Amino acid sequence: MGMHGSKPKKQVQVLMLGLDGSGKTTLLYKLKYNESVVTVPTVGFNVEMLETDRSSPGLTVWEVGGQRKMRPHWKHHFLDTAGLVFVVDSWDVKRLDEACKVLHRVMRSINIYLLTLFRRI
Ligand SMILES: Nc1nc2c(ncn2[C@@H]2O[C@H](COP(=O)(O)OP(=O)(O)OP(=O)(O)O)[C@@H](O)[C@H]2O)c(=O)[nH]1
Ligand SMILES: [Mg+2]
Repeated sequence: MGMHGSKPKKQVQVLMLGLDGSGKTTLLYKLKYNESVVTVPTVGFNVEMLETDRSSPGLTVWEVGGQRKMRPHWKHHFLDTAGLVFVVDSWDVKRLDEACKVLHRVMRSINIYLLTLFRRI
């Protein structure tokens, strides 16, 4: 009776943050579809579930817009988050200082695993 092994997989929430234009949406859809997509600045958020192998929990990745007016919304995603990916455009040297300050502010508010990604090759 019932379907063995059909138990829903555990999902872990991952939050993807960074300055506007740092490359979050691009990375999210690259991870999801392995495709480079044309993006527009994210107003609100994008959320995608990523496939993982059977023994690992699934990853639900939330990308929240990075424009200044969007940043006050970031905190609404902190509670359920297991890990943070903070994306930095390493070519945008003029904004590295701003990225650093914004990351510090986030890390003062949450205590989670952090992965900082410097994008652009
Ligand atoms: N050369 C290069 N361009 C990139 C890369 N990642 C993103 N871009 C470009 O940078 C621009 C902004 O990318 P998005 O992914 O929309 O940035 P975002 O962080 O989601 O921005 P917000 O949603 O406003 O916070 C787009 O024109 C992308 O094509 C990269 O790795 N290399
Ligand atoms: Mg975006």
